[in-house]
Order: sequence, then C-alpha cells, then structure tokens
Amino acid sequence: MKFSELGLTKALLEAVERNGYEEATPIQAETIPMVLEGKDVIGQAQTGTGKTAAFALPILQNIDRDDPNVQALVISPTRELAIQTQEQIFQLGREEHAKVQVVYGGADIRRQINSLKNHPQVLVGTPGRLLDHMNRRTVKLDHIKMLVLDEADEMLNMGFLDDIESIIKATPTERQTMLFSATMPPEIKRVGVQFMHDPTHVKIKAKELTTDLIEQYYVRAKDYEKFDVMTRMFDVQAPDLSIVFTRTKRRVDEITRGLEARGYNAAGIHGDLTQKSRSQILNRFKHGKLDILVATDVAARGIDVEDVTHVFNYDIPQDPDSYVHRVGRTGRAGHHGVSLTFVTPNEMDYLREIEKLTKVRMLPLKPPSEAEAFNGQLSNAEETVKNLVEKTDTEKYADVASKLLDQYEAVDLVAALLNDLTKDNSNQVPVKITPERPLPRHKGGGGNRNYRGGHGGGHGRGGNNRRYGKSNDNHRRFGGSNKDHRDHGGSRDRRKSSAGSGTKHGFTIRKKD
Ligand SMILES: Nc1ncnc2c1ncn2[C@@H]1O[C@H](COP(=O)(O)OP(=O)(O)OP(=O)(O)O)[C@@H](O)[C@H]1O
Repeated sequence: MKFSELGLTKALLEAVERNGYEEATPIQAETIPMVLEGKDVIGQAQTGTGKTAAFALPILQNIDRDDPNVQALVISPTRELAIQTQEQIFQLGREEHAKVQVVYGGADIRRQINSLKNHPQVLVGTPGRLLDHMNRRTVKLDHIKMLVLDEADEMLNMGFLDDIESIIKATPTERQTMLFSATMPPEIKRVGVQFMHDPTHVKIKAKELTTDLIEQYYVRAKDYEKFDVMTRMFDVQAPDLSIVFTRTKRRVDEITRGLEARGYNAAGIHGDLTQKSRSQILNRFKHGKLDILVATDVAARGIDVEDVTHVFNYDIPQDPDSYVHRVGRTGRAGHHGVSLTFVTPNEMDYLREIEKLTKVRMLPLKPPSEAEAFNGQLSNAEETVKNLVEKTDTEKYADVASKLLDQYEAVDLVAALLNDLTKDNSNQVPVKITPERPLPRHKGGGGNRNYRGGHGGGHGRGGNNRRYGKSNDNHRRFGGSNKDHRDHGGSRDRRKSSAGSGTKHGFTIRKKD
C-alpha cells in the first residue's frame, strides 16, 4: 500500500521518500491509520518489517510542536536499540524539527540531564535509566500522550516488569499505548493488555514467524568442534557481515579472540563492556569496518544492520522466541540471509521446539571439510585478485612488476599473492573454547518458553499444526560462494590483510635461474 493512502502529512511523506521507502509494509499499512486515530494497538509482525516506522510516523504526526513537554515515550529493552530507534525517529522527523532524545544506562547522566533541558517532545529510553531520570525529576511524564513498548514481550519479562509498571504509572491514564514485537506469547500479552484501553491486536499473518528470506540451517557438532566448523563455514560462505550469537559473555570474549587469532576481522559485545565500547563496536559493524560481530542476546533484539548476510547461533538458544529475534538480524527489509544453528547431539529437542514455534524446518548441513574450506578461500581470493587487478593503476607499479617478473615465474608470483590472501587450514592457529555446561535435557511438550519470571509455561503455540515451508531432509553442503545472498557483488576479503607476514608452511617461491 502507498504511504500517501495512510493519512500522513506531506512533510512525513517526504521524509518517508527521503528514507527510500517506496511502499508501506503490511504492519505499517494496518497500524499507522489506527494509531493516527488514537487507538491502542498491539503490533505484531516478522522481524525486519518496519515496525519502528509503524509507530514513529504517527507519533511524529500527533505531537504538538508548540508544546515543550515530553509527549511520546518509547521504551526499549537494550541501549543499542534505544539509540537506533531515536536515530530513526529523528531522521523521520527532521523536516518537522521534532525534538527526539534518548536516555540509556552506562552513559554520563549529567550530559543526558543537560540535553533534556532542550525539551524533547519524543523520548526514547531503557527502563532503568528512565526511572533514574524520573527519580531525579529530570524527566517528567505527566504530559505523555503516546507510549510505546518496543519489543514488548522482552520488556514485560520479569526482569523489567516492575520498572515498566512504575514508568507507566507516572504517565496519564488517558494516554495511547502501543506494544510492538515480532513475538508475543499470550501470557505476556495478558500482562501488556492491563496497561491498555481496548487494544486492537494487529498480527500480520505470515505462514512462518521468521521470514522466508532467511535460509535456515543447522549443523550437528560437539561443543569442542564448533569453532573449527564455524571458521570453515566463513571460508566457504564468504559472508558479507555476520553476527555470531553465544550463550555467555565468556564465550563472546573467547570466540572473538579466537577469530582474531585466525585473522578474521571480529569484535564482541556483551553487557560487561562499557556503553562507549559497545556503541563504538556496533558503529564499526554498521559501517562495514568489522566483518563479524560476536554477541550475547544483547544484540538480538531490533538491531538493524542492512548487510548482515549470516547469523550463526554458536550456541542454540534455550528460548525459541530468542531464536526468532536472533535470526531476524538478517533477511531484513527485503534482503536475503542465511542462519546457521549449531546443535550438540543432546540439544536436538531444543531444535525441534524452535521448529515448532517457527513452523520452519531447518535444513541439516554437513560441516565443510578442510579441503572445501580451503577451496572456498581460494575462490574468494580469486575474486579479490580480479577486483584488485581492475582497480590497480598498472603504470604506477610497472617497473617493480617487470623487475619481479624477471626474477620469478609469473605463476609463482600469483601463487604468492593467493597464499597471502588465504590461509591453509593445516596451518591454522589452534583455538580452544572453554566448554560450557550443555543445556539441561529438554522436557519436551512445548513448554519451554523460558521467560525470566513467572510468566513461562506452555501455551502450545505451533502445536500439531506444523506447516513446514521446506521438507528436504537431506544433508546439504554449502556450495561455493554465497553470492546469491548478497545484494552487491564484489567479494570483500574477510580477513585482515596479512601482507608482509612472510611465507607459510609448505609454500616456497622458486627463484628463476
Ligand atoms: N516501508 C519500508 N520500505 C522499505 N524499507 C523499510 C520500510 N519501513 C522500514 N524499512 C527499513 O526496514 C528496516 C527494518 O525496519 P525495523 O528496524 O523497523 O524492523 P522491525 O520490524 O522493528 O524489526 P525487529 O523485529 O527486528 O525489531 C529498517 O532499515 C528500515 O529503515
């Protein structure tokens, strides 16, 4: 549907166009008119389908520019998501000079207090820091007209429920309330509805909870095998940007170090890092300066990075909803993606539980062999060389090139270049990841929605109603490069340049006689 049919102002339609949105997504088409009318809405749609703009646009339309009070509040579960949401609302509201600000934990509160003196009309924040500001009376919520709980199910989990309740109580009861998320377990929805007036539940019907733009695979591997298998997959698949999700902070650190030791351009984020480093790392990733982001679930909700082609679940998530959000970091806004979940033999029940929820059968994948990984590296190196040749100003290097050609065989020179761009597996730095205790044996029966609180328990979503999108049970192998999943051609070398690092084992350059 066209944005112009939704009742938005001219300025907002221009903003939408400037952002490159051509058509409204289904969640936008259905919820924007309702929110503009002032209705309470629960908006549920697949990951990456534009839920942020679905609430941002009507918020921007309904705030009064002449009123200096905070009129709209968006609560986000993580700092990263809060920052990203503020940025998006700011972008969409730029023409209209809407004042949008963000407050989140781990950042200098005095600076936030100073900025709050600019009288933002839209405030985005994480629950803890919002409460802190409320207690200091640096944020007042008594003029709130619109309240959004983004990733509502996560926020209403026990961890945040008390905070959320206190925040909501500080807002006027006649406010408009919106809940948005890709997943909304009924028991969590029941909690949310208590804060709402006769809400309409807009659920964008999709056959599957995850978008079919994501190819979903799993690999059976013992815990100690995962790291080597994963790096081989990087070599074969040549992802553009990848996110690797792990269960613990220690694993984030160890995997990041291991990847760096093997020459990959990776960095990790988790809750123990300062907010400054978390933001810096995420920014580098967003700008393509990092190839692999290793993270705990801190990055699982809402993070929107366009070129993420691969999500690796290094550890299978215990909670099926978490799987939906993790793999939803790829396959966003119409792009293709691949997700790959490692599963140890005793975790197969967890896999089946995820499949029950998503109604998608993951395809089993055989780990690539060392030889396949090396071939993958070679074909990526070949493409890198082709690109290099194209962009090289030959004249600039012609003299030295001729000199080298006098000294060496051409084939040896090119082989040396390829050697530098690849890394023979047999020569790989050994990496040991500390074993983690496996997930407890699954009890089965669909009741493993492991919410952090008393709201868990089975509700049978999925149940017998398995409608798998794909039924091929044969093992598949990654075949060559992953160009199909990339929107832009040119292979980027996944590894840091190791130029000048000398010769490698088993490789010598023959000198011309
Ligand atoms: N109508 C549209 N047309 C094209 N792109 C859009 C449109 N609306 C939003 N987008 C873009 O799609 C991407 C995903 O949007 P957004 O982050 O709001 O997804 P989401 O539904 O909130 O996902 P998640 O459940 O993972 O939080 C963003 O980069 C956004 O700019």
